[in-house]
Amino acid sequence: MTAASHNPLSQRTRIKICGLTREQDVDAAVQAGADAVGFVLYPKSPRFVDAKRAAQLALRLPPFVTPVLLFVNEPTENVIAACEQVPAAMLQFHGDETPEQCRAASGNGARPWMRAARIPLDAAQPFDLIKFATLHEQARALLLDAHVEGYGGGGKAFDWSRLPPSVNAHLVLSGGLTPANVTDGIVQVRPRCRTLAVDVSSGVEAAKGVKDPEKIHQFVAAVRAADALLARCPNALLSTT
Ligand SMILES: O=C(O)c1ccccc1NCC(=O)[C@H](O)[C@H](O)COP(=O)(O)O
Repeated sequence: MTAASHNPLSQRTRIKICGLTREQDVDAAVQAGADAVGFVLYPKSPRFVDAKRAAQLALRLPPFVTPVLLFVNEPTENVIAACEQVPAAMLQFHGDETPEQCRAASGNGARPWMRAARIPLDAAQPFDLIKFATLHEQARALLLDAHVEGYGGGGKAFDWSRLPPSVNAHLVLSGGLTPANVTDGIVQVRPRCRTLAVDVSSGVEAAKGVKDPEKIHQFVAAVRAADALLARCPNALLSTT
């Protein structure tokens, strides 16, 4: 399927809530309607959980809510060992991993994985998303995040208008999303890709690693409002592209 053949209006935007460390936050994300929850297995992150803790938290997920294990430059053997503890997980590689390293760590495709593309906040810095997508063509999805210190979870948004008019990939828009800006992000980015999901961490937190259930519900409501807007007003797609 090419990017031109899909109908962006008919989609439901999927939602990933990332950086969960507590049972009550997993429950709040599920109750709000999240499609996926992310566990950060990067020890330098303030949202770090180890594989055993991620497995405990993932047990609270109902069917059809996907656990995502997030790594930054983690040795392949550690990724494989973590996957044994969370068998249903999707993988997210958020460091400087090469496509070959991602493929090996995913068990040569035995497990779905997505690749984070960290896009410079400085518009003067070139970033070729099409080239990046081609390099990582075996990724299930590309997660577009702002290039921040510490690799991710920075609460900063990149300039969405910098994205190419069409990317033949499943995209996950991330980086600085909040209940206040996610509608605009969906309207701007959805026409440019095959399918779109949104991913949020800081924007639904009371503190790093501590989610605010009210902000989670507000975020999900804003995504649903964007979906309803695009279903009613196709021109909303045209006015920003
Ligand atoms: O969340 C972290 O602490 C983190 C640390 C290192 C690498 C990636 C990390 N998070 C990855 C995510 O998928 C976040 O949801 C994404 O960066 C967006 O975060 P935010 O801008 O805080 O919403």
